[in-house]
Amino acid sequence: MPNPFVVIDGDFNIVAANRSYRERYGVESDQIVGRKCHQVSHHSDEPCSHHGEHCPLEEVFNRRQATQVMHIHYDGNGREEYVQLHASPLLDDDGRVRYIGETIFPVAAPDATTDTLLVGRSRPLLRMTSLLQRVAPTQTTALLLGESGVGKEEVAKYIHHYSRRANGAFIVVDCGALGESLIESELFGYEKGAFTGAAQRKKGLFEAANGGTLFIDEVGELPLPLQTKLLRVLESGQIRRIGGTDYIDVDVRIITATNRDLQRMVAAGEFRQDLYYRLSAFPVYVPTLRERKDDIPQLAEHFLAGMEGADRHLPLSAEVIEALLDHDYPGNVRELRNIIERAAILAADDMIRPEHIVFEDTQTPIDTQVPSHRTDTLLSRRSGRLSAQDVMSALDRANGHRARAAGLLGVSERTLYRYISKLKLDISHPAP
Ligand SMILES: Nc1ncnc2c1ncn2[C@@H]1O[C@H](COP(=O)(O)OP(=O)(O)OP(=O)(O)O)[C@@H](O)[C@H]1O
Repeated sequence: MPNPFVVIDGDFNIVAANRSYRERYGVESDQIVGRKCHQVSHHSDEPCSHHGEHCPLEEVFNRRQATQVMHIHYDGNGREEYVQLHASPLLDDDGRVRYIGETIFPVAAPDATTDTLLVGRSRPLLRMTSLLQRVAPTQTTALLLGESGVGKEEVAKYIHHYSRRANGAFIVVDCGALGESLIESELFGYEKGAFTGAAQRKKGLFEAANGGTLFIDEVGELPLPLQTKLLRVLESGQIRRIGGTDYIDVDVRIITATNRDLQRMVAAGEFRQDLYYRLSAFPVYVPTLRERKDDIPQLAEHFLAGMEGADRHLPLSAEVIEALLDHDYPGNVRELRNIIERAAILAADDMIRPEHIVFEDTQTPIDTQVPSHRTDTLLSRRSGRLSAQDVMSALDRANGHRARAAGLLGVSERTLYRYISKLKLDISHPAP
């Protein structure tokens, strides 16, 4: 059975639809022919572009070129579905665009997991999702570019989820959080006795990710000798454990991410050019939250929904949403999540009001009615950026237990490691 296909004229009128379309959407031709595509698919009286969406019809008519875009349509039962649209020009005898032909590829409905991976439906987010849908089923190495906190790891998980490796492992390694020797032993593993302290043979993350995906975050921090080793793995599909002699086959898809300008690093001799070309086969720019402010309400409610007392806080009032929209979020989605957590704590048993929305630049003094230790730390957290003092005092309170310290700071253990490394902290506490 072919994919659903519709023909649309330059005034958004549906001219024809194939049988697959009619069957899938449960309509007869006379119910849709002559109606506007935006009415049928979006239940809207205006073209999609009036709502900031990418309109394939306008693009094909203006540029005479085929295009692909991800949209959310209504299916025959009035339910929303994600579709990938391939639109191409249908020309008349004089070579002018007369109609567009639109093939519809329904994308597996985002289940609870994927839906929470990439919350939002702004135009920049849908444009990126459209790229992700194309790259996910391939073996291509994707390079995710974007500021800290935009959600690069979520994007990597999304690619994994929609790939043929979805049932395999998704493993993350953060080069920004580990020193050179640790990254090497983490990635490649080691044989017993390879170095002092290597009391047991240990498999590395390449082996752990066999059959799955390895997400290498902050790849720009990878030291040059390890860049060489990574390139070798990419070229040969084999690794060798530290201290080992045998080569081991690994079948791993690599996704990398960085918030640094790798091209500039290549020019400065800090990043291998050959590795750069290899990794950047499919670059994906992950938009900042400022570029997709339309997603703020949905994201805010998504974060609240996962918290205790969600019923009390949802839905957010218009005033709170307005307050949230009135900020630029240099720390991106991570910062928004922190602000929401903080607001929920400040609101305590009440509903969230605008005064509970506290941004970095307008930090109000800590409300003394909120005695929790955790609140205290959350309030001192600067929109996702912790000071050396914050980290040290949390470690101190947690008696050096890093997972517990991370909990006190409201960050993941991995993020805590990143801070320890970035702030060059001397942690003399014994590791638990
Ligand atoms: N579209 C999204 N939907 C839901 N949650 C998101 C989305 N984008 C980001 N987040 C959340 O924001 C936080 C930061 O995301 P993530 O760690 O993926 O960012 P990052 O770009 O990898 O940051 P860094 O470069 O600092 O590693 C996480 O809690 C993540 O779950």
